[in-house]
Amino acid sequence: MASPAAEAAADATSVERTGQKRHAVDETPLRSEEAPRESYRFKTKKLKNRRPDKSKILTTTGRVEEVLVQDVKALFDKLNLEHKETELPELPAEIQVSIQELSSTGEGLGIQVGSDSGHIYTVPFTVPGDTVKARVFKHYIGYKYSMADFLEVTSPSPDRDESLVKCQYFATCSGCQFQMLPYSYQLEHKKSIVEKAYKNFSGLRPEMVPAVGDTIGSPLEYGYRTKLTPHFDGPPDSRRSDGRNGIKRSFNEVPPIGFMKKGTKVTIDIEDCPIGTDAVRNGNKRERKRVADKISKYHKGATLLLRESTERIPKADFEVSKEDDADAVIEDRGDHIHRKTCVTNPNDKSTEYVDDFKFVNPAGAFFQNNNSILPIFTQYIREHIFPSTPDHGITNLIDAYSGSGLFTITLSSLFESSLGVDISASSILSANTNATLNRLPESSAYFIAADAGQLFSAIKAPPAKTVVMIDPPRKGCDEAFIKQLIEYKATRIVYVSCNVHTQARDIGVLVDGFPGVDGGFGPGNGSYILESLRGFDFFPQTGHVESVAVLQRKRRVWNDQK
Ligand SMILES: C[S@@+](CC[C@H](N)C(=O)[O-])C[C@H]1O[C@@H](n2cnc3c(N)ncnc32)[C@H](O)[C@@H]1O
Repeated sequence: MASPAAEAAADATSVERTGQKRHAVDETPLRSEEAPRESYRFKTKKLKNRRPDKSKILTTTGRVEEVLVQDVKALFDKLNLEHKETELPELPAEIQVSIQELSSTGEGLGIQVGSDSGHIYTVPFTVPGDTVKARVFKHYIGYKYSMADFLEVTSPSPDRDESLVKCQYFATCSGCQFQMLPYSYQLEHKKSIVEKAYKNFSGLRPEMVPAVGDTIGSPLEYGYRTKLTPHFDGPPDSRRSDGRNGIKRSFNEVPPIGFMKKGTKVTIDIEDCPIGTDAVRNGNKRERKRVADKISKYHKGATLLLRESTERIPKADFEVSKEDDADAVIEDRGDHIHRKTCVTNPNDKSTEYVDDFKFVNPAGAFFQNNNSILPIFTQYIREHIFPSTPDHGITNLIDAYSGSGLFTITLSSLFESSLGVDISASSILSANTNATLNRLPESSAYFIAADAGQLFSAIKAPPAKTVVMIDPPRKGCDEAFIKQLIEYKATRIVYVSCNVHTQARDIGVLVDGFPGVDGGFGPGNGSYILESLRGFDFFPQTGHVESVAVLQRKRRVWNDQK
């Protein structure tokens, strides 16, 4: 789920207005029911480098505040606004906002009705075309925008459809942003996120970026999340009394167990979350009851794990046992049954099927969270892993950032040899188990625990016959990795990302080049062409998009792939 800690922006020049008095520092008074907001500070210097500074190579961080500032600037230019900071309302202020755009961070961006301040307001849970009442809580005068809480819709956009909302906590909980939007609208918006990411963060000339493909949707728009992690905070004062001073605080009542209230660090009680799978939702009920029954034993806050696990049983062998766990969800899958349960101990195993591939991992370990889209997603990768020319000669796969082997294993049959690499030794342990479960001998799928940045010096596979898959964490690749990847000269690269902004940054370097390597840095000087780009919606109802970029090494120039 999107962390509310990443939901907002700030800068060192932010100014609070209380009457005519200005403060050079953030002195937002706490709202009575809330803990302090996140410290939204970030380095002004970085923001001033709006175009990636290629002398530093990878400057974009991909954080929400960086992304938001670009969207605000674009809207400011589009509306041809003239900024008048003297016209800004005193805080806190309830104002009417006319929403103009949806930002890549999921908030609506709008202007105050009846004001000519030329200032932009970010309001969550809104749609372009809405007019809403919002409470402004923070000005970022230097960036010409302010943040506001959503209060109510005054006049709805024709695109808003409240009948689509399936969760009673929507517009309070920080998890989902788009339940009021038709799914086709969400997918279109996610395509625009990919487009804007490459415009704002790749540094590439527009002609170097192919038309972004339509976003591939999730077969399940609700009930798709195979993992949720609700939490509860400790008893009042528990932070100051961790037991070391002999005082153990206890709960007087069951605390709220759930997710953060949007824009705050306050946990709200969430009885049920409809984006979870049925097994996960059953697990949530059971865990909430377990915590409530044993609340006297807790002295601190905790995070609960809810991870779906699937048992595949041939239909002929399946018989509902009288003692069967009432929480189990039974799905008819043709010649077999899927019996789905919820695992709550992070060290217990959870099993997942992607088509007929089987993956067994510790329940607390990373695995993609939307099983329904994985067959489509892995098929797309299979269809794009090779160039369209039949004589490509590619026989080897390197799956950097392999985790427990999702791509190595689902692609392995296409290659003579596949190598998965991950920095986490426990993921590699699982990857080896998964290779065995899928009957892949070491000669066809091999895994090593290593830092991807150190990988290529040890690789023997001939680069002209090798495709490299990349699926790094949100922060993207680091410079050591990108430099080595370029020097290695793999013939093709498929880059999967859960943060399209850092992906755009990294691909900008693969296409425009790395200073001092090969043809050096300059527009189009790099050794790769960005062949295709497309978003996948792993997280319907939220502002997130996963993207897949495919790069092909240029045939010309280096003459070095022998
Ligand atoms: C987004 S996950 C992708 C995992 C896998 N591709 C999947 O889909 O299940 C990113 C993975 O990168 C790994 N990782 C992070 N930093 C790394 C590094 N420097 N070198 C190698 N792997 C790294 C993490 O352990 C994690 O498994």
